[in-house]
Amino acid sequence: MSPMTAAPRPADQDRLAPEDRASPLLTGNGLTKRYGEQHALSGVDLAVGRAEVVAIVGPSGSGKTTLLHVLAGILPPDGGEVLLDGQRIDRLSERRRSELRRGAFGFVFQAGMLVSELTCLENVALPLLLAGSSRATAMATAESWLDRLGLAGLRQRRPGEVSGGQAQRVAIARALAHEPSVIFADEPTGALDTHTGQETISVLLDAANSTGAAVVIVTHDPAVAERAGRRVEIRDGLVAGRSAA
Ligand SMILES: Nc1ncnc2c1ncn2[C@@H]1O[C@H](COP(=O)(O)OP(=O)(O)OP(=O)(O)O)[C@@H](O)[C@H]1O
Repeated sequence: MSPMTAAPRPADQDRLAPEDRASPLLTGNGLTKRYGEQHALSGVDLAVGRAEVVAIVGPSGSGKTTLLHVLAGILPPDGGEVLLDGQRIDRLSERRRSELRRGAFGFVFQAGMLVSELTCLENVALPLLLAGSSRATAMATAESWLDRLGLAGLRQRRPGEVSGGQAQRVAIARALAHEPSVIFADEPTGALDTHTGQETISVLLDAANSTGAAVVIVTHDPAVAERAGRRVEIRDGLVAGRSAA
């Protein structure tokens, strides 16, 4: 990994492709967030280009997950703004933010967070059904994503009947099936051994690349951060460094 630059740049604009400098896909400007007296974000600027892969790194408690949740519309910021394709999304109603999360965003979490009562196939189909697809379309799309990720044999198994690495692949299929423009991944390899973690990141990045989705990954693992096109280091709720691959 190239060393983090000590002096933060005002924004990421200079790292983005020319077409993204004018309008990045996802932008956070001056983001602040407090939990009571605890300042989790103290003024973060971050821009993510189309199909870009950005890793958010930094010590435990520095604000990485909070930043991910604010960018993804899970948490509203206290200050600053979040724009998707130039449109403010931080001031939307909870209902509109929820619709946005189902349509434009996909999520991969550390422990998969699959619904244990549903089969792997139904887990992948679920976001499509929630986004309004017919059952037949949702099941067919889910089947094709499971096949694509080498999971055809697991369609009828429940999450408790597959390995951790397989469960993360199912979670990746679920995150991508509705072809979102941004995938948010929070410690996607945190529960996996090193080898399975690297395989899982490859599956995630290849799948995102095939649909043109941007990926924002929070990770403690330098080997995972290394796979991103750009790394942003968060310390004490502020951007402490940025580095390109
Ligand atoms: N729901 C909450 N209520 C109160 N404080 C919180 C809450 N969530 C996070 N915090 C605090 O906000 C700060 C940032 O937390 P956050 O989870 O964003 O950090 P992180 O960098 O993702 O940490 P980790 O790497 O350990 O997951 C921490 O001091 C944390 O204790």
